[in-house]
Amino acid sequence: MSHYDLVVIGTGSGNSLVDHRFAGWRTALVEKGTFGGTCLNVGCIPTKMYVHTADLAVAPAAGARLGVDAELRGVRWREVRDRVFGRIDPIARDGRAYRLAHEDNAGLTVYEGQGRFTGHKELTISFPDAGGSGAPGRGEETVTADKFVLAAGSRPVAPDIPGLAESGYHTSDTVMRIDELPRSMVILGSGFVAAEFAHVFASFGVQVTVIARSGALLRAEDADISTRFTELAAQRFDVRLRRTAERARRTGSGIALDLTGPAGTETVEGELLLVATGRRSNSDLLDVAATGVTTTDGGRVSVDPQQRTSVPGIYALGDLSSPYELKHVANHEARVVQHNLLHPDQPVAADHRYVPHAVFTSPQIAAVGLTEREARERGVRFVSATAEYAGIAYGWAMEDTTGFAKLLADPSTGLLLGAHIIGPQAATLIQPLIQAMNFGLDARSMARGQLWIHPAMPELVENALLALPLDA
Ligand SMILES: Cc1cc2nc3c(=O)[nH]c(=O)nc-3n(C[C@H](O)[C@H](O)[C@H](O)COP(=O)(O)OP(=O)(O)OC[C@H]3O[C@@H](n4cnc5c(N)ncnc54)[C@H](O)[C@@H]3O)c2cc1C
Ligand SMILES: NC(=O)c1ccc[n+]([C@@H]2O[C@H](COP(=O)([O-])OP(=O)(O)OC[C@H]3O[C@@H](n4cnc5c(N)ncnc54)[C@H](O)[C@@H]3O)[C@@H](O)[C@H]2O)c1
Repeated sequence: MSHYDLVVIGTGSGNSLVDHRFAGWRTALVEKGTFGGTCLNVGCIPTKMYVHTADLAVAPAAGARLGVDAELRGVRWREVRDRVFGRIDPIARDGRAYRLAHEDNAGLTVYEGQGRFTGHKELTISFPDAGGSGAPGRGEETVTADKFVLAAGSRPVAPDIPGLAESGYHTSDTVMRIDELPRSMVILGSGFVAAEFAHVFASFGVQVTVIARSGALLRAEDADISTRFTELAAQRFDVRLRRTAERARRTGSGIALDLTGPAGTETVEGELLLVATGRRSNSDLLDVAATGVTTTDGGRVSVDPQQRTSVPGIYALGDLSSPYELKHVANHEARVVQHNLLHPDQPVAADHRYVPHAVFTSPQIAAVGLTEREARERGVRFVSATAEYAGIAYGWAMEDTTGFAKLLADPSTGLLLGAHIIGPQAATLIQPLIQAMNFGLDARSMARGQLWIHPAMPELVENALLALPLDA
């Protein structure tokens, strides 16, 4: 049985951990799937490559309002798909080759199999069969280590609906590699994945139906943002709110979902069904309990602020342990774990005070800090202000009539408590607000202490800051 100083499980955010500073350590990396993990292969990166393409596909229609008559003549889906993965797949391949063969990794052993804990700090790795060649597979191998980093991520989950498992539905793992665009698509769920893929596929000409359990799409956003997005989405997609999916079945041309809702029962049908109902931590498949690592009720590995699990020497990061399920959070936690492995006497804590996110749908949405509902629930004193894109010169140029920024601040200090933007380039516009929150810059100083380029889009942020009714 091989023994290591450090074993890292997962090559998503975990892949960056072992670098030249670990020279002299006996290290191993365990990966059951494609090198690079979710973000590179089936998450952030391919989705945003599709979103940018989708934005182009809808640009001609948007131009007509401004007096520019352009025409979308078609979307060459297979070319789009092959361009996206023609860029991404080699990165995954090169990442694997680097770890397997480059001299930088002389002290690192790569295990390409699925790990599961079988005892205290003991991991058994199952290797896949030898590809149907008739040759025996490598079977299993057990390793032990002084230190482990658990970076095994999460996976999409589907609700327990009769008939769903047999229906041939897609998830975000599979839908980006389909061969033909369907004529119609039903999306079950109304979170990040649903909002982004609804935009992508509708822009490419697919008739999209979105099924939400609650009364709004993206309901975790500030209520004003969620309400505005739901109104706009209903103009592009067939949006069914307050619906429960009771049964799924294959039909001659696709998949049907039987729903119950405020008006009784109904059936929606699409050539393709995309299930976008969230993800769960892979802690169960990794059987972290077998090494004594504890989990939360939702199955996430429990960690302290220094990313340490309940077992000394075992750290966890990213989707396996994080409620945020965001790549920038996983990357930050990976840097914290790396530091704490290298400097156990001067450990640092992860900073989760102001975790921002963006939904790359149309219009874009970005947020950081408290929603108005959260501020009320916490009983904090706050004031809020809203500024519209329609109130800035660049907004006039774009003829934007629906976008806005909403800020929440402490009226006595002027410190920002939350920022929410829906509209063009929201993910970019929010960054100075994230900066202000992290560095303790108050709204008045931020608005008045610098010049804002005129007539650029950040004037939206300037206007929202100036509109905050702060104490004198
Ligand atoms: C469609 C989609 C779009 C997204 N878009 C964004 C975005 O725009 N911005 C953003 O911030 N976030 C986005 N995310 C979320 C982001 O992708 C994840 O938060 C991030 O990739 C998590 O990284 P991780 O390292 O924790 O896990 P992963 O990247 O999933 O890495 C885990 C790795 O561990 C391997 N593994 C799992 N179990 C085992 C085992 N037992 N043995 C061996 N190996 C194992 C897996 O194969 C995988 O390679 C998106 C997610 C999805 C699904
Ligand atoms: N731009 C980004 O940063 C980005 C993009 C995509 C995904 N992600 C990450 O990936 C994670 C997964 O995304 P997601 O959209 O699958 O999850 P989500 O948690 O954002 O949304 C899940 C949706 O499914 C619904 N749902 C859950 N169970 C259901 C059921 N039984 N029937 C009907 N609806 C049900 C929920 O109400 C919710 O609307 C997110 O947490 C997010 O952090 C991030």
